[in-house]
Amino acid sequence: MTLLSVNLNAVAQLRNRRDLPWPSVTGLARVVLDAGASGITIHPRPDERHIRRTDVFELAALLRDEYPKAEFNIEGYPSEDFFVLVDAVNPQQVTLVPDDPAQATSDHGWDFLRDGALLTNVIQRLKAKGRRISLFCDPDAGAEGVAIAKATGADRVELYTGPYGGCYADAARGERELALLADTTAAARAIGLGVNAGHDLTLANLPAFQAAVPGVDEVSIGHGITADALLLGFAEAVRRYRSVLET
Ligand SMILES: CC(=O)[C@@H](O)[C@H](O)COP(=O)(O)O
Ligand SMILES: NCC(=O)COP(=O)(O)O
Repeated sequence: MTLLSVNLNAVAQLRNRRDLPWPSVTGLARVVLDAGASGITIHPRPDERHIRRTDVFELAALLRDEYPKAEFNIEGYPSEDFFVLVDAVNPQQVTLVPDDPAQATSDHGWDFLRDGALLTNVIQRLKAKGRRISLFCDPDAGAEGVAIAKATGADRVELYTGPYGGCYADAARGERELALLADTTAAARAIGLGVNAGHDLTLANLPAFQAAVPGVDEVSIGHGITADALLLGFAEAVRRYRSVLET
């Protein structure tokens, strides 16, 4: 079964339109966890355009005190500020993403050949407290890419599904993206790496992904599920995503 971690960046971005505390990031974390999500993902960015430092601490306290079985997944570039934040709240999973601070959203995985040594150092430091480390990974990383990812000490890769998500109007290209994702997943699993996936997954494209890419441990979904929640409410949206992931 593939677990669902709900990314709350979009909720925080909506809240930040005003200097007011709603929609509440922790309030909606409760709603999605009560509806069966297995965890919460955030990707705090240095400009705090959505998730703020204060959100990170409030979510950490909520999960620790009220949902001790839920997974807290923090994504980001391994800067000194990121290390300090991660050390302060100690999430169960850290997903390292090669974004520069000005980037609008994540749009590529790590260049494992170039960044292997950097990642090895960073992962040694981050794993000290027993956290799971996942590395954002291009869909075409293949056996060569995931072998380097494994050698860095990472526990999992997170497949970047943005190119697949962008194929909503081009079924043939979507099939090609799914084949790449399936090959890289199989290569990762063959060497004992876990596999997560995320970016631009939606209720519409998740069933084909789930059918074509077996062996994914967890998906993190934010933008699409928030869009669906505007129509359905977050609890119903979580239930519908979960029912796809449980097939
Ligand atoms: C790594 C990944 O794919 C997501 O975390 C994505 O980066 C979300 O970030 P934004 O919400 O800032 O677009
Ligand atoms: N890691 C991907 C993620 O957390 C959510 O990405 P998106 O669904 O907001 O594109």
